[in-house]
Amino acid sequence: MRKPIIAGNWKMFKTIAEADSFVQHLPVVEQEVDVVVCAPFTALFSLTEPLRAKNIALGAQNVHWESEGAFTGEVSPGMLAEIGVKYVIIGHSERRAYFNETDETVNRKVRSALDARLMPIVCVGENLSVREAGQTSTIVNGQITAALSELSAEQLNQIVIAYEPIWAIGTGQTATAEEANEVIKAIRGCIAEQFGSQWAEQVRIQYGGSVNPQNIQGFMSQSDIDGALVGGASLTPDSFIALVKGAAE
Ligand SMILES: O=C(CO)COP(=O)(O)O
Repeated sequence: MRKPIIAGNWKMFKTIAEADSFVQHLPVVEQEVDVVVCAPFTALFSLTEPLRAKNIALGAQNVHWESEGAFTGEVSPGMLAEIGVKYVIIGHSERRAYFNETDETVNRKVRSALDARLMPIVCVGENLSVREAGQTSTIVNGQITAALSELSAEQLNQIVIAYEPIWAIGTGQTATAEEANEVIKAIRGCIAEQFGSQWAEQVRIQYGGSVNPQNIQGFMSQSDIDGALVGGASLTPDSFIALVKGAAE
């Protein structure tokens, strides 16, 4: 039985004051769902204690693969772990599109994050032309194989995967729950080929892309979807609380 996981990806939104106010409006989260807030770097430290009090895990949105060094502007896995970060988004399509993230850097980041005991939320997804060419699973499974390269099967327990079709992000256009489930099933099949089906069955895989309180239950009712990675609808407390409730039902 895989425990549902709802993660908010705030992207480049919220000052420290706005982040603190958001958390004050949240109730204590029940145990049956893992809830994560992935905040901008500047707000992380001040959120550690308030989120802990609400039973919500702290997440970052990026990390470097080296533990230290002359890498101006970067933050290491150990630096995140030190301030109480538990999860880190790696390979989001916005980073792949605008910041030169590649399958290779995703894999390096995943391995370093795991070494620092962070849990990577590894993002994969296809663009519209790939979808229209019927190549979705080929592309997505290629991203998965690269991201998980050189990992041990045991390390899969420390990883969350987020399937986010690029054309569904911030557009209000979602994959249907059935379409998303099909791609996620194929991802699980790909992991099974690499690591064995008993391990693949344990990996939690989220859907992301225009998830909101109205459509969350449709995704959660699918056989292989274990949660959601949510952008826009994670930015207000009411909507975020509704998403968590939707995932628990
Ligand atoms: O990119 C996303 C989460 O990482 C999805 O964003 P939206 O929920 O705003 O479509």
